[in-house]
Amino acid sequence: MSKYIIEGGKKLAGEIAVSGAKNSVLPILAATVLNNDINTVFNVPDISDLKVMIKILRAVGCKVDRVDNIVTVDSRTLNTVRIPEELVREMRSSIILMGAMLARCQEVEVSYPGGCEIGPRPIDFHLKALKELGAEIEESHGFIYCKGNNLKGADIQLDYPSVGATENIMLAAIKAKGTTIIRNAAKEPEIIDLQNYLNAMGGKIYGAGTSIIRIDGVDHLNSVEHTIIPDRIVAGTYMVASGITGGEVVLKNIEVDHIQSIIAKLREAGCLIYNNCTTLKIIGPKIISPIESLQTIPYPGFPTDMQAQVMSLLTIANGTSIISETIFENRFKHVPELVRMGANIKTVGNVAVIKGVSQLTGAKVTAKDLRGGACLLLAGLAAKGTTIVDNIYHIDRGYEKLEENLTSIGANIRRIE
Ligand SMILES: CC(=O)N[C@H]1[C@@H](OP(=O)(O)OP(=O)(O)OC[C@H]2O[C@@H](n3ccc(=O)[nH]c3=O)[C@H](O)[C@@H]2O)O[C@H](CO)[C@@H](O)[C@@H]1O
Ligand SMILES: C=C(OP(=O)(O)O)C(=O)O
Repeated sequence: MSKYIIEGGKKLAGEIAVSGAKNSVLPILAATVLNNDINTVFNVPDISDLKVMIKILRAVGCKVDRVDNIVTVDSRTLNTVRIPEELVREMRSSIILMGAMLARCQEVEVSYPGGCEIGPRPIDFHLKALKELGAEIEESHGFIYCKGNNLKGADIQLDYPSVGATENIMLAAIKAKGTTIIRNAAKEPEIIDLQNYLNAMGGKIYGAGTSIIRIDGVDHLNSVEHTIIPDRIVAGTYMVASGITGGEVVLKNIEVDHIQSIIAKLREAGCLIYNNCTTLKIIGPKIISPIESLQTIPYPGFPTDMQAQVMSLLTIANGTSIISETIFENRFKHVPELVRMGANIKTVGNVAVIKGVSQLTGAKVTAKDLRGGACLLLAGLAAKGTTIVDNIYHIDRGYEKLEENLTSIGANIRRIE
C-alpha cells in the first residue's frame, strides 16, 4: 500500500494551479453516453476516480482517449446496458450512469455503488425520482434493474437537495417526453457545470444553481466540447495547507465565487486572503484563531468535503472550536488519527469539539476516506517530526499531483509505494 512520508514544519510559499473538479468531471463523463456521438472534455484532473470512470465507459463499449487533461469519448460504439459490478463498487459517482444509460438505452443494470466510508449513503431519492419519470425498477441481491421505454416529464420534489439525485434526474429527464421540474434541487456549482454541458449538447435545462430546475425533454443530443470548472475542494485544501504552515501560497485557476464559504471560515481562523476572480493569495496567521461554530451545509453553505481539512487547522488554534457535520452520519473517522498526532478532539454524535494544542507531533496514521486522508496530510505538514500517512489510495481518488504540487511550494513530502 502506498504511503506519504511527511517531515513537518516547513512554511509553504509559491504558486499552484488548481485542477478540474472531480465532482464535476465524473457526472459529465457519465453524461457522454447520452448521445450517439463524439464528445470532448477539457481540464480533466488526473485522479484515480477518473481512471475508474474511463474503465466503466470502455466496459459499456465507448471508445475513450485521454491525452494529458483532455478526454474524448466516442459513445457511438456503446454496446451493453450492464455496468460491471466491480467498477461500480469502486466509486460512488458510478450511480450517475443510471440516469444517463436509461435516457440513452431505455434500460440499465447496475449494482449498488461504492464511495467513501462516510455513512450509509442511500440512493432512495434517485430511485423514487426515476420511478416518477416512469422507470420500472427492480432491486435484487445488490443489483438494480431499471427499464424506461417511455420516460415522461414529472414534477419531482426532493426531500433533501441531494447532489447525486439532482444529477441523475437531469440526465434521465433530458430526453423524456415533456417537462420535468426538480424542486428543492441541489445548487452546487457542479450542477451548473452539468447543466452547461447538457445544454451545449442540445439539452433544454434551466435553473441550475437555484432550487428549481426545469428540464424540457429533447429528441436529439449532439456532439459537445466542454471545459470542467476548477475544483473548489482542491483549492480549499491548498488554502488550509498555507494556513496551517503559516505560509504564503497563491492559487491560480480557481472560481472565487465557489469558495466564498471556505474563505469566510479561513478568515475567521485568522488567515489573510486576497483575491480576484481566478487567483487567490492566502497567508497563514502566526496564531490560528478558533472557529466558534462551523456547520456543514449544502451549497452555498460550508462544504462537507472541507470539514476534515479545516479540522486539521483548528487542532492548533488558540482556543476551542466546534464543528457540526450535518450531511453525513460518519464523517469523523479522521478524529482518532488526529488524536494520535496530539490533537485534543472529542466528538458527541455529529459534533466535534476541538481544543487547540500548541503543536502536533508526527505519527503513523491511516487515511480512512478521501478528505479525511487529506486532513492527515495537512496535519503532517504542520506537525513536529515525521508523519506517515497510510492507505493514501483514498487521497489519490481526488487530488492530482498532490506531492509534486506541495513539494514545489516547499513541503517535505514523498510517496513510497
Ligand atoms: C449536499 C451535499 O453536500 N452533498 C455532497 C455529497 O453528494 P452526494 O451526491 O454523494 O450525496 P447527496 O447530496 O445525495 O447526499 C446528501 C444527504 O442526503 C442523503 N441521501 C442522499 C441520496 C438519497 O437517495 N437518499 C439520502 O438519504 C445522504 O445520505 C446525505 O445525508 O457528497 C459529495 C462527496 O462528498 C459532495 O461533493 C456533495 O457536496
Ligand atoms: C466523498 C467524496 O466523494 P465520493 O462521493 O465520490 O465518495 C468527496 O469528494 O469528498
